[in-house]
Amino acid sequence: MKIRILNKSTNPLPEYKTKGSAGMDLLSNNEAEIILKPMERTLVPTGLFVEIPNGYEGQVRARSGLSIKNGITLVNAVGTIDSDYRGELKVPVINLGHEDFTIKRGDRIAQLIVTKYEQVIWEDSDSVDETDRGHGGFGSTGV
Ligand SMILES: O=c1ccn([C@H]2C[C@H](O)[C@@H](COP(=O)(O)OP(=O)(O)OP(=O)(O)O)O2)c(=O)[nH]1
Ligand SMILES: [Mg+2]
Repeated sequence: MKIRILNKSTNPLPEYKTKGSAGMDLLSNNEAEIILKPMERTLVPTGLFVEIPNGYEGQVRARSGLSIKNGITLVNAVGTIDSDYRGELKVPVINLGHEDFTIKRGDRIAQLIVTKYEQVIWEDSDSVDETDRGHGGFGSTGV
């Protein structure tokens, strides 16, 4: 998969850290330090441009360590990177913690998962088939 990296010296090729890792860490590429106050949000640049193959998507997800230690998570919950997107990968982060959080170039701010997906073809219909669950949802099976 093709990738263009703006700052290879501080932000090398994203890598799977272990044999079984699903995600590769995304490093921030902001020139100036970002200080994110509690409940503030910002768009963190990564300096990465990718060519995701047809039939695959990128998912930008939070890092669990940052979320629990610092309250840093993604404003959009999970970012969707379309295979035809050619802009810079960016990470919309929010500080849900109680302390200021500093983001410096090269910090591991989120992770990228590249995975397969299917596009569906709609069949416009007056009804949908019946199942045991039917309309039950939102806790219908108990707590
Ligand atoms: O966390 C994210 C989410 C999205 N994107 C880029 C890649 C994606 O392909 C594009 C559009 O994302 P999305 O469809 O989620 O945003 P939108 O608000 O619907 O924008 P658009 O109208 O451009 O589709 O923005 C990122 O860089 N980071
Ligand atoms: Mg969109």
